[in-house]
Amino acid sequence: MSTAADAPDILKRIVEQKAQRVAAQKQAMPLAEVESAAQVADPVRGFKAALDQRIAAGHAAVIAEAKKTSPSKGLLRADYNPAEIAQQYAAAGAACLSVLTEQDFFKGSDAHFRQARAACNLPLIRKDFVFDPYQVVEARALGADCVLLIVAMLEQAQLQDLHTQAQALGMDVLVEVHDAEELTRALRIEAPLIGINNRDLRSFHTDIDTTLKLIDEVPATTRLVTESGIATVDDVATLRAAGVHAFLVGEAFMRHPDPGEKLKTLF
Ligand SMILES: O=C(O)c1ccccc1NCC(=O)[C@H](O)[C@H](O)COP(=O)(O)O
Repeated sequence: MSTAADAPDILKRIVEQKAQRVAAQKQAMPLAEVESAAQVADPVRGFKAALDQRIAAGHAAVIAEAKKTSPSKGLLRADYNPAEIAQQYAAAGAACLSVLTEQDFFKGSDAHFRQARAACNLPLIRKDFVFDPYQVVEARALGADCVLLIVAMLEQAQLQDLHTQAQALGMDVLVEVHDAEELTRALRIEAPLIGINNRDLRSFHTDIDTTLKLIDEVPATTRLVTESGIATVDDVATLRAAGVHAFLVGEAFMRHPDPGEKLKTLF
């Protein structure tokens, strides 16, 4: 598997490692077996519906992320306990959770995802790097309610096909973009849920202006999520004033002794 030629290096490196893991996983558990597991998986919890509901009630909708480590920041949380974190997020009023499962760069695992989902009733996105239809079925078999598709690492036909496949399995899809060109590609597949990632994956610099600059290009019927680098009450106020009401936050919560308490102070 190779990523789009102009994808940032970090995505190329992650996908290279991931491709080896997916190949091994296919040997260990052939597609037919994963499909059977997906058929008897826990029913889908509506991810986008949970965001929409929270926003319709006049609140910000928070996708609270659990991640132990990130490529840009290294170790974020030594005492990483996904079940405990999920309970804290749920009690603090998160709309949905995001749990990293990527092993090599984020030190995530499928076990983390299972533990978090079993510990609360919220919908969860399986945060991983998806390029193979096998991974979409695998995500549903694991109990995922939503999967992430990163436009920067996918060809257009691949993006379209994976999106259609995930929706056919009943999951929502967060289609992630970083700039106007990627946003155009996300809109071309009529993605109902689009995340604008404020992290430049070449410099790792985050800037909420990335969202502010693109917001006018997003149709009102699309649910827009702003992702990354949201750290202060001012960030939240600025984005809400501009019409953004769904937020994906990881680091600011992970660095706090009680991630739920941090959520309550930010939102
Ligand atoms: O976070 C990174 O270093 C990173 C590097 C390469 C690809 C993706 C990366 N992050 C994934 C995310 O999108 C964030 O975990 C998510 O948006 C939350 O961001 P933050 O609140 O800044 O932790």
